[in-house]
Amino acid sequence: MKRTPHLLAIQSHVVFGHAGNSAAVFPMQRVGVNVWPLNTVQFSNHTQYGQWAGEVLAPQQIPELVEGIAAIGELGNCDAVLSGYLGSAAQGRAILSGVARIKAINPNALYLCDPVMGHAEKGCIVPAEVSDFLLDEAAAVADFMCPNQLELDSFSGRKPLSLFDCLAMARALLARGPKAVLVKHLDYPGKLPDSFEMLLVTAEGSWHLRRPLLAFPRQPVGVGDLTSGLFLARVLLGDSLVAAFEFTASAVHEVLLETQACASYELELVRAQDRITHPRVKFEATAISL
Ligand SMILES: Nc1ncnc2c1ncn2[C@@H]1O[C@H](COP(=O)(O)OP(=O)(O)O)[C@@H](O)[C@H]1O
Ligand SMILES: Cc1ncc(COP(=O)(O)O)c(C=O)c1O
Ligand SMILES: [Mg+2]
Repeated sequence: MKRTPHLLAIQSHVVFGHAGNSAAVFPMQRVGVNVWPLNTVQFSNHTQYGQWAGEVLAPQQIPELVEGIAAIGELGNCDAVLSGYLGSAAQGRAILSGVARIKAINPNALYLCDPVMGHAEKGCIVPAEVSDFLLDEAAAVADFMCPNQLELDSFSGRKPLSLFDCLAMARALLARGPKAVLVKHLDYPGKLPDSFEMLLVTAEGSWHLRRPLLAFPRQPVGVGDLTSGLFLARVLLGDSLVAAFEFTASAVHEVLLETQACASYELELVRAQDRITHPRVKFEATAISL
């Protein structure tokens, strides 16, 4: 029987609704991965509501929890680490030390970093020290980086002029060390207004994917977290990077269709669960080059 992969997911938890681990854990489990959720913050709700209660996890808790798993002899079973929203740069450094600890026991373990930097227009703010940490330290260690366009702009220090410019920017990020860069959400001059586009860049090539842009009265939150989680889960389950990319786009689209049909602000993950595992519409990526 094929072994079920294990994934340590280090990101935020919200009590109500879906962001961070609260968006990614259930879908990753539903597609067949054992998830070890380690919550960097526990907030009442995601920050786009403009108010929330709760606390950031003390950074030293991260290595302590990782050591606790090592102490029961299970750390070597960890196949991958995923990190998302960070409460502080110190938390980020604690995650990198956890990644180093896991890779020392299991050199095949993968690290996916979703460099959550926030959207000024969405009101999601992360401290400047977190952005600096992601640029200067995390990119050098991560196997996969999954920025959205704003995060890619921040890595590059500029906005793109075209799709090919986005590709050049993603390639520059790839050159900092990751095996793959997944741009979860492209935005560039000339992009078709009714399309939602993504990019996958690896050492082997680059692929572009287009799916319909759905209309929402308020943009749903947690889509990026769902995207990076499903991508890593499918890679662990044995998909090629391109197959994982296509599956992820299709499954996330199904969740957004269900969310739109329910006129819900929060992602309808429970209602969409069967559509996540078996997306009805399959989007195909197209190879592109500079
Ligand atoms: N097909 C779609 N139609 C409309 N909006 C979408 C679609 N897919 C994603 N979005 C929205 O686009 C925004 C950007 O998503 P993205 O950059 O991938 O992640 P993040 O959630 O990290 O911001 C999000 O607000 C998300 O809700
Ligand atoms: C607590 C928390 N975690 C994570 C996120 C990231 O969500 P997204 O996937 O939309 O980038 C947000 C966004 O507001 C948040 O408030
Ligand atoms: Mg995000």
